[in-house]
Amino acid sequence: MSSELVITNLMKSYGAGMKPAVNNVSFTIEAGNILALLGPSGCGKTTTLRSVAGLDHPTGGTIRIGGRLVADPQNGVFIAPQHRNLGMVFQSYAVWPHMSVRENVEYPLRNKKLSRKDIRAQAQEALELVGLQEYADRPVVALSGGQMQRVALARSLSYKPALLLLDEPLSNLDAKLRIRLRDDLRKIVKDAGVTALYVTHDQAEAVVIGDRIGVMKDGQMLQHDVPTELYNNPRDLFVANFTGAATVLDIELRDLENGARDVFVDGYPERLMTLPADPRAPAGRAQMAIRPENVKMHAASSDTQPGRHEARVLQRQYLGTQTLYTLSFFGQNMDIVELGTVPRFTEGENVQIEFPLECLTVFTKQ
Ligand SMILES: Nc1ncnc2c1ncn2[C@@H]1O[C@H](COP(=O)(O)OP(=O)(O)OP(=O)(O)O)[C@@H](O)[C@H]1O
Repeated sequence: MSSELVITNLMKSYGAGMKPAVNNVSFTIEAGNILALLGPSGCGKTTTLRSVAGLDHPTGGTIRIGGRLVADPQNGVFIAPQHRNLGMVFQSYAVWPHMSVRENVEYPLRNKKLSRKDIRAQAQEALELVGLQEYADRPVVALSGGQMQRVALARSLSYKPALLLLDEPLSNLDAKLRIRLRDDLRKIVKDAGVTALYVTHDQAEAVVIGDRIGVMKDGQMLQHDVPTELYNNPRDLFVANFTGAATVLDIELRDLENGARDVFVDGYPERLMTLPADPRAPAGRAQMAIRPENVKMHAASSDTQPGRHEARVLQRQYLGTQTLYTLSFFGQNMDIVELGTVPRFTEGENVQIEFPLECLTVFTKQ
């Protein structure tokens, strides 16, 4: 039975005078959903996961799994990890090397009050879920790293936990396998219908695996949203940069009478565009984030159409199916990516660029 996870105002300090590793974090994972916790090293992802697991004692806030309070330090509540009904998969291949694949998966079931037949059946079901039924009787050490992680996953799912916790489970695998396994992993977790918390510092992994993504920095949750919202409407520059490539331009916003704002890019004499009113971006110094795929490039022309601006190609990187350009736009560098197998522009060439309004995100200067 999968369960909802509700975390409210979670705090974890490792000592007096130290910055809290987790600072007032709240989020909910609805039953059967996957939340990817994403952030750079040291931002508090693992501490959050370990607090849910019961491996760390939080110093404040509450954690509820399926409605049951498992941690509430203010009121002295702390349920031990083995009584939280959790599945866990970590970076290291936590398999027992002297056992077969099936024995590994059956192992946690032996502590439950189940008949031999039921243990077999539940282990078999978990092995089928991860696609390892044909490997059941092999020694686990004869498997590849990716297969071992499947065994670890099958073992965690075999007893149908309320919640599955995964801490960078793919990071010991080589890049190609990691990409293949992240799709499989999402499918397996969704097929199992289990609620999952997935910790990663890899943006692509978070997008592929998470129904929602929580971006953390310095112990805090900056934004918690579905992947498309995070990518298209990041709440601040850190989120914009961490969820994908972005060019950041320094700009000035000038008020117009109707509440709209004119945008001036530093070093560019003309008005770049007019933006509709947006309470997140008051007049004054600001920054604008632009995704590289959202800028349109056109050949240089003597008559500049409205909305097009002069720029120069500094660098071109041809990647087969797409080309990455770095442009100079009035002294500020800008990255643009164009799909297509034949690059349209060369280094040193003058071009015109166009910014679709709906693809811009503006932030007050930080
Ligand atoms: N046992 C500990 N004692 C003291 N400080 C700790 C301990 N564990 C973690 N920290 C600190 O807490 C902060 C958060 O660490 P945490 O491991 O949760 O980050 P993370 O985002 O998971 O990073 P990584 O991806 O590197 O594992 C860091 O500043 C870390 O140094």
